Amino acid sequence: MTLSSDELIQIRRHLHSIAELSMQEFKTQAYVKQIVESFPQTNLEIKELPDLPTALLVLVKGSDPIRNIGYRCDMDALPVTEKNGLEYSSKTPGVMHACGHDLHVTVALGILNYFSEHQPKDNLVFFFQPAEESQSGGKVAYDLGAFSGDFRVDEFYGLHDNPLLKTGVIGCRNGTLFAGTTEVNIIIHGKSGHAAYPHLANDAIVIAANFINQVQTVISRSIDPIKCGVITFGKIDAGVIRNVIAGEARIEGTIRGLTEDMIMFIRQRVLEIAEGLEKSFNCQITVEYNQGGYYPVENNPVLTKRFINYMKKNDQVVFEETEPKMTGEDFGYLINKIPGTMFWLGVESKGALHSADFLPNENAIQKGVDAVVGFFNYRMNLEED
Ligand SMILES: CC(=O)N[C@@H](CCC[C@H](N)C(=O)O)C(=O)O
Repeated sequence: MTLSSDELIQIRRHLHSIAELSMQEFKTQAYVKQIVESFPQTNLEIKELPDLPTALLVLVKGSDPIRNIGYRCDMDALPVTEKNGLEYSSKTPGVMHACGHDLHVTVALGILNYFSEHQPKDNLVFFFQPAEESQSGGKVAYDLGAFSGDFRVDEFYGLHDNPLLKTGVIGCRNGTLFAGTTEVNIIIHGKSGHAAYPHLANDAIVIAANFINQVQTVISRSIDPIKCGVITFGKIDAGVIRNVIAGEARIEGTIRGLTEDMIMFIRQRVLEIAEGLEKSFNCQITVEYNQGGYYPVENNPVLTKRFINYMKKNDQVVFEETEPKMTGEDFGYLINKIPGTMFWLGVESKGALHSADFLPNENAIQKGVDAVVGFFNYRMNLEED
């Protein structure tokens, strides 16, 4: 049975209410699987990954396949406490779909539903991915050999919702769409002590404050202003009580650049600043980097040109050429291994991505489904490769 727009919205709302963190998407995966199992099964095959239990792959067998086309959506939520006050707001304390992955999953289910009822010419491989926000579930799946045998993928597509684009607008560009990122943890080892005897301690909070201030000069004073870089520290932990000097501070952040060279340069400057502070404050600072799979999202020139041309010519789609953004995505890893195209779907939310009041316009769901179904039908029936 074809899912109506209203049914898709109900699915998105349920997914929204059961938001789960990276690698914990058990309820989400089970719900997605249950919906897929309600579709006609004639041409469907489901695959699970024992070593990545919250992932789900679904193959739709084509009638006369010459290629396998992949479609990926991510399923995890963020440690953000929702402030939308909706009937279907997240029921998981402190966890919210603040990046719209509930909507991504719903669009993927809408596309899959269509092709379960209208057999495609090529094979389609749907990848419901855990852990995009951290721990790079896409890389983990790829490294586990998820995309092999019948589930091989020759070209990969995936979308991200965009609160700054009007509802349903498709945005894309050839080349770099998103930045590459490296997660960074800084651990400052000072010496704790009595608040009244600072000279006998080594205050990790004061060192952390200096570190954070000095790092701001990397972007403002060390990189060519025409080029882009970001360093954001989103979390800091230090101290136990007001009158005990903190002996340790931990700062967690993310470093971003549109090229690997830029990221390596920023990483080096952060290390140098840490070394300088070790000397000036007579302390030890550990700097940990984890690149994971967050490569820059580099859209494949041939596939992306075809995708953009189709979207521009389609009267039902409003298309916008977009600028590169400093968002990260482990889809960058997948399309580094397999050619692919990532694009935006406009959802026109007042609240920004990763905010407690992020609230996408649900009318984008059907528009996203229709745009991708149309593109896949066009792509599969092209004579050229
Ligand atoms: C689309 C989006 O918001 N993605 C995340 C990816 C995070 C990558 C990694 N964990 C990091 O923090 O660098 C983003 O924050 O851009």
